[in-house]
Amino acid sequence: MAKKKTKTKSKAKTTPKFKKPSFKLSSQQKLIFGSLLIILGILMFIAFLSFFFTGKADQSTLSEFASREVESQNWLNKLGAWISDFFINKGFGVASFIFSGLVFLSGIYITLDINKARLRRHWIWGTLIIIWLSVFFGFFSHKYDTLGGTIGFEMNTFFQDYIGKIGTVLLLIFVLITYLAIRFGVNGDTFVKLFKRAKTDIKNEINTSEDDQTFVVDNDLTAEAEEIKSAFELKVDDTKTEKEPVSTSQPNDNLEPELKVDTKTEPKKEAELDIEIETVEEEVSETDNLSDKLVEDFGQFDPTLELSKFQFPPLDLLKKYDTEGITINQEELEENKNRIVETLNNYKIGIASIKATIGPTVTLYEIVPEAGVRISKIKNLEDDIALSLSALGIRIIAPIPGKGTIGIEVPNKNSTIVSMRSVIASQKFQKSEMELPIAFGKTISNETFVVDLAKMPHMLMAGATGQGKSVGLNAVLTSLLYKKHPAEVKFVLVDPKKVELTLFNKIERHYLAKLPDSEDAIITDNTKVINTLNSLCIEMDNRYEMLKNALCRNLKEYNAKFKARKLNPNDGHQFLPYIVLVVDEFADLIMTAGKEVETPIARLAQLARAIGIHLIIATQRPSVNVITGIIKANFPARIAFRVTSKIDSRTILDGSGADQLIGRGDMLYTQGNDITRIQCAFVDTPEVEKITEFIGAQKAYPEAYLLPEYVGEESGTSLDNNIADRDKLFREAAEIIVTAQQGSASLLQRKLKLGYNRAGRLIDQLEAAGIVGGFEGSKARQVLVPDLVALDELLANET
Ligand SMILES: Nc1ncnc2c1ncn2[C@@H]1O[C@H](COP(=O)(O)OP(=O)(O)OP(=O)(O)O)[C@@H](O)[C@H]1O
Repeated sequence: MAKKKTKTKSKAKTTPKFKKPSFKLSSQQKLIFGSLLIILGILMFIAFLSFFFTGKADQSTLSEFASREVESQNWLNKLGAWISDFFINKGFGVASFIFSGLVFLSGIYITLDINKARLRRHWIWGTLIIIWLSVFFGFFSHKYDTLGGTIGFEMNTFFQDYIGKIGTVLLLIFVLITYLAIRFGVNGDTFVKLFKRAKTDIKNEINTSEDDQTFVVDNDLTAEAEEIKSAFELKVDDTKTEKEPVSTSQPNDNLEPELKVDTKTEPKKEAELDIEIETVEEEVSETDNLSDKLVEDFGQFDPTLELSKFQFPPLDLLKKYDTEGITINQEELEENKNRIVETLNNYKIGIASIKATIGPTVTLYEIVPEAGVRISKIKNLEDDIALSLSALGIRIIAPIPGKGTIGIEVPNKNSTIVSMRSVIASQKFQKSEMELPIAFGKTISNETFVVDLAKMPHMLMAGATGQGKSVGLNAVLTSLLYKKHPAEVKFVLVDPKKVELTLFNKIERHYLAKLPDSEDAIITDNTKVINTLNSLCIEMDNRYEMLKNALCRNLKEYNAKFKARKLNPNDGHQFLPYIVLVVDEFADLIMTAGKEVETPIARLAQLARAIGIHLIIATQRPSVNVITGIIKANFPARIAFRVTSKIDSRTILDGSGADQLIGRGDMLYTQGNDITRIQCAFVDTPEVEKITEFIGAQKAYPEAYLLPEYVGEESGTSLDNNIADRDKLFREAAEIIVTAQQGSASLLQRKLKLGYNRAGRLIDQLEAAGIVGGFEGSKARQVLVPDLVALDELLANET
């Protein structure tokens, strides 16, 4: 118990020392501060090194630090002499070199902005090693010696006064064991094994060799632990050779500390029982241990590392608009209020109170009717109220959900533009922790409206021509470009109109995904759309397979596991970016390709949410033959810009309202029950151009993100062994199958990122070539070629 208490106390003492300062440094400040530390580390090292040559001569000059006449021999003159005297003589002796290393390392970490947690660990362990080494060396020094420094010497005399020399040695050994146990996971067993083996090795060596030989000890420790261990052994050897020549009695001397360590295992066991942490560790699986070690050594996997210098576009690329910001026109408000009250009074509807909320394009008048007034009566008067207010786009919400009031939305005479800049700059967007945050615009109460595409999980967008669909799509893409690194999200863009999304060509190698053999990443040809959609289905199946193997339920969990290095890339695991499929002009696609497009879209919409594929589909014509029941059922998030008829509004929103919008980005958003009126943020083509240019000018991946290959069903091949007709991946496939000794199409699908059809054809061709056996039902086919050499021979003989 007492032990525990002291332990917790010492922890409490150490933690505040290494607490991070709360202020944040800018990248320039990091560079300046980091390089200062690097230089300081180097200077300390030079001064310390010089101390061993010039330290004695400089002793006399130390007291005259301020005098300019007195010169020091130290390579860094007086400052060097003073620092090295302070650290080595008065401080920790030779162990002070570690200080210079730690300062240097801190500089590197700060300059390159690397994981600070590791740096903290280096400092904690480094300081402990320094103290241990100074006490260790202090043990051998008889005066204030440079080996252990004053601190090392004083601590030694302190210990020796109370527990004697033997006690001090045992204490040092105990601290060393504790260090090895905590830092490298060494346990009692390892020590017993280690010394037993060492013992037998020594015995063997004594028997076989006549000469002095240092003993080599095998063990299961990690390389780092081995280094430390061997350093320890060398010291034992050094002392041994100093004292007397090696004889048969020598190893026996060495065995003494071993025996001491053996007996020491008893108190150690007690400690284990006290804490019981060891038992918990044993329950953790091997991969967890390995991944923890990997994370400790290398930090979490960072998907952004390949483009670590990537810079997000600055806000300045987006334009400020003059007509931004709401101006309240008191007269207009009064006028509208009076008219509403008057009109309703004409129909004998009394009003208890009225309140106005001013938005960027519309003002919401919230009315509390007098008791006994039926809501349907007000709703029926919609057109009459609109007429008397002589304004377009009046929408009556009766009642406003959750409020018990009736809302009348009246367009402002002077609508204001909601700039993309203002929504991107908003705290709500900047601080959002969403997976795929989209800043759509501002609500009627002038709040920035941010939603998570990953939660939607798919979105349908409709609106008559010229009402703001393309601007809406650009707003979605811009939001993601401002928030997501190229490693985290990829776009598949389908643009039958050929002009709307072409600007995004510039970021092909950063953000776009495409089919392996296609030239352009942006798909404008309807037949290619079918291939791409099917390819996305294959990607979806592959991802599900990977998630299944990793025992994860969704992409977020999978990626978190991968980042924690719990999934082995050699097993086909990789960091999976989100994929956002954007289809502009869906009606056109459905008209030309019909079922061929509808089926994969419906499949993706039904299943792709968990594996991070999200669809955004926009259409001018929201008629029922375009937005079919099956598609509608799987697109819970809908956006309606102004449409021309109530029927269209019903198709998209399952209710009227979209026909009463005023256009120019005025839109309704629903993700289930509630409908929210939003003024879509405006982002103009030149702004998008600037953003894509900014990103496009930066270092990119070698090519766009490749989707799995899809070959249409109809292009099947015969089973004959015609070499000329073979798939171009035939050889690669053969090598994979022979190396894995497993004749399965799904293996090829995974390794070569192929569709099922092509993988199946490859298997057929491999069968025809005699590389795999015949079809065996659910079992994988037999592989008839034992190794790659035999495969080379077989293929060479064919030609
Ligand atoms: N959020 C907005 N704020 C202000 N004006 C807008 C907004 N959205 C669109 N507009 C105006 O409406 C015009 C047409 O918008 P957009 O090109 O997005 O329409 P569209 O629905 O895509 O048309 P089409 O289907 O013919 O391509 C824009 O040029 C712009 O002037």
